[in-house]
Amino acid sequence: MADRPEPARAARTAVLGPNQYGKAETRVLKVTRDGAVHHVRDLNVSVALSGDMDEAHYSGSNAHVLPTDTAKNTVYAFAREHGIDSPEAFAVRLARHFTDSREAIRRARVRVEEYAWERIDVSSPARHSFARRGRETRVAQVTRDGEGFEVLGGLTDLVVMNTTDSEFRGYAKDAYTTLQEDGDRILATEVSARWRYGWTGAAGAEPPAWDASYEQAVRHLLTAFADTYSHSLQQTLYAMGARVVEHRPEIEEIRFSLPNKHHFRVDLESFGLTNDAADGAVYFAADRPYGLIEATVLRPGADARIPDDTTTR
Ligand SMILES: O=c1[nH]c(=O)c2[nH]c(=O)[nH]c2[nH]1
Repeated sequence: MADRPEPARAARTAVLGPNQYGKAETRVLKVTRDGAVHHVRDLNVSVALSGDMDEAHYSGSNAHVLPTDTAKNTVYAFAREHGIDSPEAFAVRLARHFTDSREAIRRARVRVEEYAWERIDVSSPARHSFARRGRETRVAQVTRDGEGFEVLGGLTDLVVMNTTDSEFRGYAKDAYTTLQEDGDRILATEVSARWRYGWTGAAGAEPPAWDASYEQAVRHLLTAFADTYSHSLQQTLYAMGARVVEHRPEIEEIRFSLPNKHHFRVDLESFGLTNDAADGAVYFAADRPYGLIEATVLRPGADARIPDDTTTR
């Protein structure tokens, strides 16, 4: 092997900044058999490690570099050895393993997407046949560093619509404003949300029941979307977040990124047709551009820690 030159630190003209590495998008399907009845969990797992990796970049020393291939293998081995109880529990287990197993790894971030399958219950008996449930993708992100765990739950791609009880009026206007006030419009969005759990892995603190917490958080944000008479998507966003924080004590903050999927009433006057919301209108579903409404809703006293770009499109 050729000698590698060791650049002297003082002579460096460029300095390494923040860095991380790992294996992205390891797809793992775990089947659990309960007699003839099967259960599945289908995940996409991305691991990012950081710590004492300066020499890997400066001199090419791989002494501290646990291969990304090993990260992938660990995902598969852990799924087999420990099963997958929930995306959050699986990510906590992996993050703990990477940071505990090697001193050079000081921080591990594990991101998980879960694709949901539901039983095909027309088959009889419904034991091992599943159809992919298309509604939303569940996401989890666990970061472990010297201070403990940070667990984010959430979802993407949850498309929802209210066909009335939504208006947008009384907004600021200037020389460029052409938008007409609308007292009965469609409100549609594709919810992307991340929520942060209060649990940090402190000794003696029981982790939340992750699956139940996820289901209830989704139920609350959907209930608020459906039940809120909307003056704007901003107000609806707050109502959704407030309902989650009020009903789920294990959740400290929730951040939303909500594209306003505009639906405009088509002008049918030239054809002698009216097109009023009140008697069932026809809308043009616009693709781009879209309004993008983003905000965090917090439990009073909580810190806003979910980064801006976690949910941003
Ligand atoms: O709910 C809305 N919020 C806005 O800020 C906005 N702006 C706009 O043009 N339409 C809407 N709708």
